[in-house]
Formats: sequence, C-alpha cells, structure tokens
Amino acid sequence: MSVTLKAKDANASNSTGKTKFKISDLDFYYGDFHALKNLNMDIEENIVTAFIGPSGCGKSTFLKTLNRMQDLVSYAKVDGLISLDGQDIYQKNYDVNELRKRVGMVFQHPNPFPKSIYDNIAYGPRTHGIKDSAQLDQIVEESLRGAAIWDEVKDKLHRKATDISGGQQQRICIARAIANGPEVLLMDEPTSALDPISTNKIEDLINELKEKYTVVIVTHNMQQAARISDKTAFFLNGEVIEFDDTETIFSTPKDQRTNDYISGRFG
Ligand SMILES: Nc1ncnc2c1ncn2[C@@H]1O[C@H](COP(=O)(O)OP(=O)(O)OP(=O)(O)O)[C@@H](O)[C@H]1O
Repeated sequence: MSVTLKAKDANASNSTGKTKFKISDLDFYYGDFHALKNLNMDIEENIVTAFIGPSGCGKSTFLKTLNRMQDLVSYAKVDGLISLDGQDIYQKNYDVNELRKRVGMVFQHPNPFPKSIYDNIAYGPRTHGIKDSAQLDQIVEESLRGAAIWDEVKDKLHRKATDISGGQQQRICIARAIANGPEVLLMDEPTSALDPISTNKIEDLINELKEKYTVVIVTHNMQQAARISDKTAFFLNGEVIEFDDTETIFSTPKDQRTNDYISGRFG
C-alpha cells in the first residue's frame, strides 16, 4: 500500500507554545503486562496531537492515563509523572472529578445517554450544581453551537439523542464534553464508526475546537492524522518511537520504523 499524505499547513496552528501535559518516565502495567514503557512527552496547549501506531501498541491506554480513566481497572498500575498545568494528576488528594471536568473524553462509538438531546448536554452542568434553567439553556445552546450541530437539532432538543444519525450522535457527545467547560478533549478514534461525510464534519470541527481546547486524538487513519494534527506520536509495542511535527513525521521521519509504518509496510 502506498499512502500519499498531505500534511496540514503548519501556519494554521494556533499554538501558544505552552505545555499542557508533561509526561515523564511513564510506565503502565495491566497486571504483569508492561503496556507503556518509559514514555516522555510534552503535549502542547491549543494544538491537535495525534497518536498513531498499529493495533495494541498502547495508544488508547496512554490516552486514558491523561484523565485517569484507568483508575477503574483494579489491576492497572501507573509509574512516573503526568502533570497538567504543572500539577501531578496522580498525586494523592488530586480531585479526579475536577480532572475529568477539565479533561473531557469522546469515545470511538457515539454513546449518548438514552435521554433527550437537551438532557445529554445539561447532564454534566447539572451534576456540577447548575440548576437555573436559563443558564442551562444557554450552556446547551453554546455547547451545541461549539460542536457544530446547533442548526441541525435546535428544533428537536427534546428528541432522544439516540434517534439521530451516528455522525450527529458523535457531535452530541462532543457537545456533552464541551458543556463541562473542559480545557482538553481526548478523542479515541472518534470517526472510526462514521461515514465519510460525518467524518469530514468532525474533522472540520476538530480544526475549530483547537482554538479553545487542547485536543489529543487516537486515530488509525493516517490521512486523518496528517489532515488535522499539528504533532504526531508514533507508538510501537508500548513505546513512543517518534514524536514530532506532523509534517515531519509524514514527510521525513527520522526512525526507519516510523517510515515503514507510514508507508504501509506493517500495521
Ligand atoms: N483492560 C485491559 N486489561 C489487560 N490488558 C489490556 C487492557 N486494555 C488493553 N490491554 C492490552 O494493552 C495493550 C495496549 O492496548 P491499547 O488498547 O492501549 O492499544 P491501542 O494501540 O489503542 O490498540 P487499538 O488501536 O487496537 O485500539 C494491548 O496488548 C491490549 O491487549
């Protein structure tokens, strides 16, 4: 397979140059299985960072360490340091609910609650104590606008969120994440279950989202990584083999293994 990739225009980046997440000497274990090996990475604010690599190389595991989703896995163990705006997110007494509010997540398969579109978006703000209906109305509208789906659903806010198309459901899930006022959006293959038109819409949206949010995305689609990300990390067997500007990764990678992967020689 030969892949022609056009990396995005580097000037389109609105990087502040500030580090949002700093990852130092990170190891991650599922029981005895060493899933992430000595990862070091700075994830910059307000850009899109993509994780690519063959199946099972640790991309999702790493993504989930960034908002402590793995806390739910009893036999998982994390060593090393992950700091968000300079604060160790694994330190004792770190408020995990606050972390998940700041670091939202969108999954591979759209997973709206079996509730109305309105209630899906208002859910987070309500659980964080917002009760005023005018304020909730405003958050719902702003979040749906932020996820580029307001015009499509404004007349059916009380319809079940599961009764709309998959692409629309995924944008509802993005709006639901936005409603919590996050600083970072983690996206785990957010378009892999979607048709090309919906995928296009989500990609355009991601380009807009980075104006306000730091976006980290796992994708199997290398063209997608090249189109939408500013930086790309290539993972293999739990290690980061290469992490650089997306343009460099796809045009002049330094490691032969990265070159082999992006040119379709394995994975
Ligand atoms: N809950 C778990 N318990 C035990 N092992 C797991 C668990 N989740 C993932 N793994 C293993 O950890 C390794 C990394 O998995 P991970 O899902 O992070 O890879 P990935 O690169 O995201 O893969 P894919 O692209 O297929 O989603 C794999 O070998 C996987 O089988």
